Amino acid sequence: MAKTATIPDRDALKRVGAAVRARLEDDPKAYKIPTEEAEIYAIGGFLTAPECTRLVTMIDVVAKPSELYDQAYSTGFRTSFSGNLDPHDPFVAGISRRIDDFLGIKAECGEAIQGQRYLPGQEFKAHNDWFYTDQEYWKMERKNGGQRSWTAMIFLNAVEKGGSTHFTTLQMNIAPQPGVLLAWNNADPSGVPNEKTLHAGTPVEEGTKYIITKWYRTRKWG
Ligand SMILES: O=C(O)CCC(=O)C(=O)O
Ligand SMILES: [Fe+2]
Repeated sequence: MAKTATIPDRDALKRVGAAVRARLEDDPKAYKIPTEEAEIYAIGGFLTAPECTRLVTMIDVVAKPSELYDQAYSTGFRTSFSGNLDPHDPFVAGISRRIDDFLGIKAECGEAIQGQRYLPGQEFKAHNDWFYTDQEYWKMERKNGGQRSWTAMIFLNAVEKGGSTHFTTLQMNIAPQPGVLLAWNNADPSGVPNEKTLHAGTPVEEGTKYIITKWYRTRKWG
């Protein structure tokens, strides 16, 4: 894309980036992963052990082969099982609100929480969570709330071997630890989608990995 091309939702990405940054910098529990290339924060003990266990059970109920915007399950790019948790379930709604509150993003911008399960050999290859606005799917996503701003992801269990979240360009690996929330800005401070947020769910080697993810849009989702 030419440098002069308009970047969809850039002002909003810049604004929400700054607001969330200020909030997290002010939160003594939020730990900023040391890199200048992206804004990634971790917070331990975001969910309790019983909350994690309850979510794991819920994921087992909804999990189906994961879908992607532009690739079928059969391509092997994302081989986990996943499904959206019922936003009307009071327990799920409570967790969702806590994530909104932690980031300080309007609830209406948040997508439904997605649960994901990876068995041995399953993975989510390196990708960006932000949308490629030159792709066909963008026509729909543009009206569905627009570009993704922040991602919040929570590990629900420890994995015997493998299954870390790997920021491939930044060469940072985060091993699953139950209750730990990871949040990152998918854009840079100027509001441009950040290529350096490229990340993968590396293959689980032993055990099962469960996570929940909540992606935020710049505008009202849906
Ligand atoms: O499984 C992981 O560690 C990464 C998941 C992920 O990239 C996502 O949910 O967008
Ligand atoms: Fe992702």
